Amino acid sequence: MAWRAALRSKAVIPALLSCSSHGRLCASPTFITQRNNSTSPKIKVDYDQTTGVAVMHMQSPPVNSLSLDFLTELCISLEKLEMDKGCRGLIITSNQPKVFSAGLDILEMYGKSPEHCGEFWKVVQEMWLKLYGSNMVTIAAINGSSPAGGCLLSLTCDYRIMADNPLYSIGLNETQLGIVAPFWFKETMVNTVGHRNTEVALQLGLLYKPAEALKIGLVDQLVPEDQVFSVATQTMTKWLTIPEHARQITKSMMRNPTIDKLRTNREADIQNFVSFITKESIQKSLRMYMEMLKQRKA
Ligand SMILES: CC/C=C\C/C=C\C/C=C\CCC/C=C/C(=O)SCCNC(=O)CCNC(=O)[C@H](O)C(C)(C)COP(=O)(O)OP(=O)(O)OC[C@H]1O[C@@H](n2cnc3c(N)ncnc32)[C@H](O)[C@@H]1OP(=O)(O)O
Repeated sequence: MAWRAALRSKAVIPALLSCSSHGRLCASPTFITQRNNSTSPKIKVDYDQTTGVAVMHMQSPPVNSLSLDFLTELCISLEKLEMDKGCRGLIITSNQPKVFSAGLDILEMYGKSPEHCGEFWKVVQEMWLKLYGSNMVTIAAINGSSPAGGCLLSLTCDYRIMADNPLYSIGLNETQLGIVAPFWFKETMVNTVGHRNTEVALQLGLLYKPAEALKIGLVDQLVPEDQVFSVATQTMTKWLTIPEHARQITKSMMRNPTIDKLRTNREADIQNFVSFITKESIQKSLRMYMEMLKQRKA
């Protein structure tokens, strides 16, 4: 697709990168935003110009796995919203039943060439840089399970509201797949729940039920499932009353040390990922995990 090719072209990527944390000051004309509601196959964005709040509905069946195409689309949508001065808040939620996001699409990392894995990892980084460094107020309305990359997506937001349903779980469970959360996943979690909670959670690959997630601060609020979205909207209204420049500078102060670490090491991080994920032993672990998922279903 043209937009996907555009995103990956060398001419466009630097423009996208340059706007991750200060999008309104350095907006590139590449994606001058359309201000009306837009739809796309994997993500639907509803933008209400009167409130300045956009809602991203993830709608990629069956489980909103974060594929290369999904993440590319997410990055483009974010870029457009970030460049729109009127857009001050973003709520991310899922249109799929029972699942917020199943995390990175395992099929993007299994049986793929090093080039493909590198391209995939670059867009995973891009998604994180854009969301963690967003100038907008970002709220995750977590209306389903949210393992691994799904948890990371939630953690990049400023506030997390989760459905109080014990069937759902959230956490960075990478070690259960035989893989390792990279330093920026780890630091995003440390910045949220502290070093000790992260150390235990990451080593054991823990997936927390909502009540446990609330207890360690992995989510900020639990609400009945049918109220997740309305509470997210109310919370957004409250956050938007804070003077914008003061809130944004504070957010940057809290997050920039972690962001800068990845930004200055992107290429090395990609090389590290590619050499790790393409190892035969790691590929075997991924295959076994996918088989386990299928057996669990049967
Ligand atoms: C020295 C080294 C140092 C550092 C390391 C260097 C680099 C880092 C290296 C690696 C880092 C990688 C980081 C990875 C992050 C990730 O996000 S990995 C993905 C982890 N995700 C999961 O574990 C979730 C797995 N899925 C589930 O648990 C469940 O599907 C669900 C709870 C989300 C939903 O349950 P159900 O509604 O019951 O749905 P099903 O389980 O039946 O699934 C339907 C369908 O979807 C397929 N699927 C599920 N998840 C994924 C996925 N993540 N990717 C791809 N496909 C997925 C599932 O297999 C089913 O398929 P079908 O059987 O219908 O074909």
